[in-house]
Amino acid sequence: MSEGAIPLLRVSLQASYGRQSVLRDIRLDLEKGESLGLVGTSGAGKSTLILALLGLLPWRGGTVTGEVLLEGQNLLTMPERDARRLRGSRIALIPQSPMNALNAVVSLRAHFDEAWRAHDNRGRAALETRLATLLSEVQLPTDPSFLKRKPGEISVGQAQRVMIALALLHRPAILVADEPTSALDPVTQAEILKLLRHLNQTMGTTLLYISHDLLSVLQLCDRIAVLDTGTIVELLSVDRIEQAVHPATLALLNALPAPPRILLEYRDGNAR
Ligand SMILES: Nc1ncnc2c1ncn2[C@@H]1O[C@H](COP(=O)(O)OP(=O)(O)OP(=O)(O)O)[C@@H](O)[C@H]1O
Repeated sequence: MSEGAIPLLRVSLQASYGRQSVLRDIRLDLEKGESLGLVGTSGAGKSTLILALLGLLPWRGGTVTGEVLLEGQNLLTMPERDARRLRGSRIALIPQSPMNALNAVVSLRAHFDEAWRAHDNRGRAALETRLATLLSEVQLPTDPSFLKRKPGEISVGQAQRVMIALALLHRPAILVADEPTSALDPVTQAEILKLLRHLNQTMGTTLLYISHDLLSVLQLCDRIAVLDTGTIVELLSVDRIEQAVHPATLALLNALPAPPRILLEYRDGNAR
């Protein structure tokens, strides 16, 4: 990035619930095309941070101060109507549990119709054009009968691909993925991680990936931020993970099934 240029996302915030301070001096920059993994154990403040940076923390009873500059605009101080316009179109969330996020009584097509109308008034034909490429991008069936199904008629892995497609629908600048594989079996988890890596590496999608699982962060991300009791205690590139010094990072490293350099060799099927 050239000196003085504003990154795609610049976060500088603190957050609390009542008098309980939960996030302190959180500072993050995210460049276009990058994938940043935010990793932390349970209770570290990951969900609070996601809600804070989407401008949604007040809905959970929290307060946030500081800045979330998305393409130079502060999500925390703009009118809620404007923030709502950016959420879903410029910054989009892939949630943890796809089956909870989808509405069981309506078709998949109805989900896409509603998400389309929320940010684009060009109507059905434009949506059809977008879906024609989008469904294959996320490796979902492209025949029209698929979208007639309801969430209960597809697998959980397909449901997570639907959530990813919904998040990508308006070509957002940033995808925020909140533990997107935690509800999935190991094989489907690996497939979804591979898809996210493909979207980042091949399609240039900027990714903020939040997880308690360092292994998945190593498989997916370029940089890692370690969150521990509400503070980012270490921020380093994946290639330098073995130089980590903070006890919270070392504890995560010790829980890995193999040394990181071995795991990184297998990333993208590049094992020699
Ligand atoms: N609505 C709330 N009111 C008060 N305290 C809360 C609220 N939500 C979360 N907390 C507290 O804030 C801290 C951070 O919680 P948060 O849910 O952000 O952690 P997390 O890293 O996402 O954990 P997990 O991985 O278990 O979901 C915890 O101590 C939690 O008890």
